[in-house]
Amino acid sequence: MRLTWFCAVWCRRTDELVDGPNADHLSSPELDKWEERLEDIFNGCPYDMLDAALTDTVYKFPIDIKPFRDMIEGMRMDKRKNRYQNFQELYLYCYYVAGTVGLMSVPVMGIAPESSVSAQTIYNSALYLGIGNQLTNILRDVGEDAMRGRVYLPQDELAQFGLCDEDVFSRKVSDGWREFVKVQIARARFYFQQAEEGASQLDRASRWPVWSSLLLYRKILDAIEENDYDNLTKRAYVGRTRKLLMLPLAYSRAMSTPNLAFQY
Ligand SMILES: CC(C)=CCC/C(C)=C/CC/C(C)=C/CC/C(C)=C/COP(=O)(O)OP(=O)(O)O
Repeated sequence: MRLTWFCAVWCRRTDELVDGPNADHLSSPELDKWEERLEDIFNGCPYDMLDAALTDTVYKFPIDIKPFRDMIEGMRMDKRKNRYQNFQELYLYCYYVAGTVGLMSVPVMGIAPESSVSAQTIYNSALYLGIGNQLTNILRDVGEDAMRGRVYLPQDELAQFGLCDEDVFSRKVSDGWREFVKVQIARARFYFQQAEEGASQLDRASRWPVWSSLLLYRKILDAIEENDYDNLTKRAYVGRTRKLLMLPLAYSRAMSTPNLAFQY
């Protein structure tokens, strides 16, 4: 059943809604229709098989509709906005399109019976993993997004480093750009760090994929560093071997008992 839920959420996100978190190809009426279907799903009236999988999951797990509504709101935001004045605005976007995925996941993944921290802490960690993932995605895709006229970076922070949109569009990796990217990487790492606490409190069966995603997304940040902060002309890439090598480490973190997990 966990699988069907993930099919519902992930297939939607990756195949129908987005190829990367943007809503370029969706019209506002389509998003409104999506929202109607979402309400129907939660009211037990699915429209198709995929909706039915989610209806079934909503019936079996204590899932709140709010993060689903908020995700659609993120798609609306992406349609009307392609600049973010400051991190507060960008954070809101990241919450809508990725933090929500974390919040949707916790009720299905489950919290370990032996967990000693509050549910609030675990939900916050899930939210932060989504934020960290999205910030990393943004940093990886700066060049591609610029080609679509989009800059998912805080404008005020660009300015602090003497940068503006033109620097992004001209794809010139200056020292100022490198310093700017270093700060953005540090911020993404901060959110991953915050996510660790909750990842170790999830139900044992759910921890490995979560730790894998935590470690894997961090490797994308490492890859940006290895490219000497050139995320304008190069796409940071983590090869299959590196991914596979990381799995045992993720497994060992996942299997350590919650309270011991903080000693890593
Ligand atoms: C840590 C705890 C307590 C729970 C885990 C909660 C979870 C599962 C959080 C993960 C949230 C998540 C995976 C958000 C999606 C973020 C994201 C940037 C997805 C990328 O989507 P695409 O843009 O389609 O990916 P690619 O561009 O890499 O193909």
